[in-house]
Amino acid sequence: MGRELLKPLGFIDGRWVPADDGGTIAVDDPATGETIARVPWMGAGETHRAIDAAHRAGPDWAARTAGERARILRRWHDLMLEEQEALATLLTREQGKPLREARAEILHATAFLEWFAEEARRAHGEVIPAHAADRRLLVLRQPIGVVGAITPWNFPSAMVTRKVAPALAAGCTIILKPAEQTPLSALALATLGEEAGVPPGVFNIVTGDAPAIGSVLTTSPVVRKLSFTGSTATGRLLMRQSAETVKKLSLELGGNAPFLVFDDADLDAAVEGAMLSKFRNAGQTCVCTNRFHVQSGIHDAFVDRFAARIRGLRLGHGLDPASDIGPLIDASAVAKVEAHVADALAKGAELVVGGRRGAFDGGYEPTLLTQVRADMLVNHEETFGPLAAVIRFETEDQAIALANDSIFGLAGYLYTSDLARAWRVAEAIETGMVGINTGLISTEVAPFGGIKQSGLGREGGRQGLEEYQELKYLCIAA
Ligand SMILES: NC(=O)c1ccc[n+]([C@@H]2O[C@H](COP(=O)([O-])OP(=O)(O)OC[C@H]3O[C@@H](n4cnc5c(N)ncnc54)[C@H](O)[C@@H]3O)[C@@H](O)[C@H]2O)c1
Ligand SMILES: O=C[C@H](O)CS(=O)(=O)O
Repeated sequence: MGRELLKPLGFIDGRWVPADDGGTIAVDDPATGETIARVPWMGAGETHRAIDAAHRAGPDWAARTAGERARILRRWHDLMLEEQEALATLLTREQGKPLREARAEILHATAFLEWFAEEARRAHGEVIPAHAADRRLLVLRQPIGVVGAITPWNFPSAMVTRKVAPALAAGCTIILKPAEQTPLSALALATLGEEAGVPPGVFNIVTGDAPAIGSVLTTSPVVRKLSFTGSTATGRLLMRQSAETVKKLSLELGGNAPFLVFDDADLDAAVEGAMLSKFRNAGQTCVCTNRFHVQSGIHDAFVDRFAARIRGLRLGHGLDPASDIGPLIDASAVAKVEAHVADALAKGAELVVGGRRGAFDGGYEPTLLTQVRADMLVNHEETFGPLAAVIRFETEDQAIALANDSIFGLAGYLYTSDLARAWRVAEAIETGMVGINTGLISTEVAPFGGIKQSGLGREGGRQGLEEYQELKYLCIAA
């Protein structure tokens, strides 16, 4: 059945609606600048109505059995699989990533629906051995209630289901504000969720004025939880705005991943891992390596192999099957990569590959710098682009110190054939996640998240459901 998945409207209380004042904002293809659609420019009024709808829908949704909620999530998963090619194409058009990466993201997004449909039915509480013979102690796990969610543009489908699936599985209702650059994937998900049986008011989408919408979501006492994925700067702001109503927070924020290659590493595996962890989504993922720390003995061989692989990458439109690297999301993203390259070269780095804009708007060639030093911007700021910066090190202790010299702590990677070293370094790195001899770590079955200024809480895994639950302790006089 040819479903219409391109829905240029907000979704509030089960109805597809325009902005109150009819205002709209363009959604553009980042590779061509062509406008794909216009979505509502909504603000405070629409957000209050969405919160009210979620609040009204909450009790009935929470009262459903976990099995009933699971079956709807499972149906939603199946509908996404039916439409995976259309969803992937829409995602590439609005976000720019190569179609094969968009297909992978759609599968990753459906996996969260399947995983939390399963987890919903295992949200067990506890019976505690009592402190007195005439007492019986229980711990219940109950849904938090109304959730506000705000998601980024780099994974416009998976970042949505990574929040919506556990929230609904737990019995919560949710108001989502997707990134203004990439709202269409979220709206398409809502279309399929509606068909899957998600009741009106359980899942709402408000598009448009981020500060206005965010201000209502963070200050409304009805919203008991805020789940945010995006930059650390925005995360700090939302955290401050949420303080007055003491909201439970999930914050998936910025990263600055170190990638350590020791002399005893498998060179081919390290280069493969480096390609995966650096150039996925043109380097626009929070877990992308931001700085490569390579031990002296393997440094030159690693750089030569890495450079050869990077030179083989094709830059182009995401819908072109020959493209390995798509455009960056906008001009400011390109400017940031350029600033990091210029700063590094001015401070003595060496350009090995790339170093210039691509042949089309929004493109930046995959780039490799060596002789990078700790005082360069690329070492302590998140580049969020296809720039690989290599820093040489001598000793294991030096590598750990370099890796931990950051306010961020999301992901880190290390390559070694020494198991004892793998344990030592993995335990010493200050990140929430570590890839050991692999450059690809994201999965729905494990807790994803960071420490330090990379965030609070975890998404995915068993822990991902607990982020949407409150514990209630019952003390019963027996
Ligand atoms: N840790 C993770 O899982 C993860 C995943 C993806 C992206 N990120 C991070 O996100 C950043 C890139 O995404 P981005 O550029 O969209 O981040 P961003 O913070 O600019 O925007 C993220 C979301 O926040 C909204 N937003 C921005 N200002 C707001 C405000 N004042 N009030 C309410 N909402 C507001 C945006 O509209 C968007 O929906 C990078 O730092 C990346 O590391 C982290
Ligand atoms: O940007 C980071 C997201 O979490 C995407 S993924 O989980 O690494 O695919």
